[in-house]
Amino acid sequence: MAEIQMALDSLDFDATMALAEQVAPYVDILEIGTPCIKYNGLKLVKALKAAHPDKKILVDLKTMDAGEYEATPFFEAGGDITTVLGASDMATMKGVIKAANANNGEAQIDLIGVEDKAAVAKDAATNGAHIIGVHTGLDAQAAGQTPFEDLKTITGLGLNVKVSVAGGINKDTIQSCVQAGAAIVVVGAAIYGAPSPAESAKELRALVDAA
Ligand SMILES: O=C([C@H](O)CO)[C@H](O)[C@H](O)COP(=O)(O)O
Repeated sequence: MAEIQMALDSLDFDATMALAEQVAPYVDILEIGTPCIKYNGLKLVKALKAAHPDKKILVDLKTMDAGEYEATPFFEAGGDITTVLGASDMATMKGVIKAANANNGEAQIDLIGVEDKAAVAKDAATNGAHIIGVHTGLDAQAAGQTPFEDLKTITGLGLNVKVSVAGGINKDTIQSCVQAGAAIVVVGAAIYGAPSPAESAKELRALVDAA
């Protein structure tokens, strides 16, 4: 069964906690988005985990250097998954993988901006990555890009890792992502931009479970 990850991309601490409360019944992973974690820091990781001990917390650090050093406090604060850029040095990715393993967590390699995504995905999997993230970022989405072809390429490699997909996923595209082999589907704007985030999350849950 595929997991749903809700991307919390507000900067506001209280709004983030309130949105998490609304969508938690319908999602598996609460993601603290990159702008949000930079703005709010470890305090938000601790608060979110305390409020939702039954959910995985993904901290979208998008680490680029000093992998183990940067990721460790976020795992210790209650994060279950942190992200590291596939554009970083393999030593950086290995550092985050080491921090994850030391804390019973998972390291996600984010392929955002990577030219040869298949090569990085294979290398990262060989080095113990837990999740490969196919990701069309918000700025690339604004330029008309989508993650769907890249998702097929990465799941088609048959690597022994979970594949996550992010980038403008909504009710019209979520089932095809699951059918293409995504173990985790990430949704941000389609939930937090909906008139009722809870209703949107509930609808997406039903679609994923039926896919
Ligand atoms: O990871 C994200 C982005 O880089 C900002 O942190 C988003 O959370 C991710 O793209 C999911 O959001 P949507 O694309 O709005 O679904």
